[in-house]
Amino acid sequence: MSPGKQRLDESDIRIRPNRRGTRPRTKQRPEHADAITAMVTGVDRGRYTLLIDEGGPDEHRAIAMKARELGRDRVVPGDRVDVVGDSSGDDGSLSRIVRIEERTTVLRRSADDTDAIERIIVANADQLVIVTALADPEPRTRMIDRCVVAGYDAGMDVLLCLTKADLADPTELVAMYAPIGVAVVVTRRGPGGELEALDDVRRALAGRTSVLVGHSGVGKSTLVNALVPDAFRAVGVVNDVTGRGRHTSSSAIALRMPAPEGPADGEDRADGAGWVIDTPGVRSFGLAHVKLENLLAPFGDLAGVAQECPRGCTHADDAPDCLLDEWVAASPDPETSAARAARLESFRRLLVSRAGTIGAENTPERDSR
Ligand SMILES: Nc1nc2c(ncn2[C@@H]2O[C@H](COP(=O)(O)OP(=O)(O)OP(=O)(O)O)[C@@H](O)[C@H]2O)c(=O)[nH]1
Ligand SMILES: [Zn+2]
Repeated sequence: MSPGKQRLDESDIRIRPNRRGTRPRTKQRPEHADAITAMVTGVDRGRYTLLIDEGGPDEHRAIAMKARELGRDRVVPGDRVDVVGDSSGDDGSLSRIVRIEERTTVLRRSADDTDAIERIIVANADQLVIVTALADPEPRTRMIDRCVVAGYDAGMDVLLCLTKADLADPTELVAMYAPIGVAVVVTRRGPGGELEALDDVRRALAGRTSVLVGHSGVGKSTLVNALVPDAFRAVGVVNDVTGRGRHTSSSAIALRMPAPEGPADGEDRADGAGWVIDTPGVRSFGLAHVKLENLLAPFGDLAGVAQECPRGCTHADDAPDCLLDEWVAASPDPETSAARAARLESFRRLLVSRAGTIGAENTPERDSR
């Protein structure tokens, strides 16, 4: 488990079990012994949409409210929760969320004008998908970098999804992110108007819970609609006139993507279906507390070297005696030297993007590309 997954958050305080023993909490709360587990797929004005018995014979949706005992703890899409009460999903039924299960990951958005603290917006996602158009709107690499940092800090894999390759060549951006270990998929609109290379995206999402982020206009809705047919209809956010789905709610929403045909990418994925969590209007992520080691972790080669750095080394460009510079200088041949320099430069770019730029996305930015 990466350090990012262990970080406490506002609700950990309540769900930390075993204060009074080693038995699971359910047993200590007989009044909730009948609680059932559900996944939170959406949140709207204090009402939570749940999926109960996912993949089972009794799978259905239900609506819930938060039990008072949870206080101000936030419940977000992706959360696994225990519910009591009427979870039949019948018209007018309402159940109560009484517990939030421990989260494997959390994604936060940064503090902003309306809110002084970093809020959790999605729980339990294992992959962050940064949707970026290659043109119209122009890619903003600083925003991409910040998203990469947020994903790595949260202990997620990062996938860069470059859209609109019919409008601009992806080569440069692909080359820019390859040294960082970010997987890249590229989509485009074909002559017939339909999206191409969707299977690559499906394979990259299969069997995982992926949270999609991206600026307005990059083609995120187009992508989600193509990946998850009828998805927005299932959660009731379809434009009555066009019949086309689009994200209107102010919070994230979890959509289930059908399993792609053919084998899934990577290792053991028993179930090729995936969860796609769409986030609306997330402008920046909470990067205020990103730990250096979380950022280093995905850079295995650098992390090994940096361990030997002087105590308190920031590993930044201007850090005195940072061994990462020596590591590049000590390359056995020019090819290795170029590769190491690219890695180090990329890592330092992320370091910089982490620092002191909260809310920077709200103002026009100068691109570092
Ligand atoms: N040329 C081209 N246009 C695309 C592609 N994908 C989406 N678009 C167009 O880009 C525009 C924006 O797409 P949306 O899917 O609405 O973008 P979005 O990211 O969801 O934007 P918001 O809904 O504002 O958050 C639409 O006019 C799409 O038709 C693509 O691959 N190529
Ligand atoms: Zn160093």
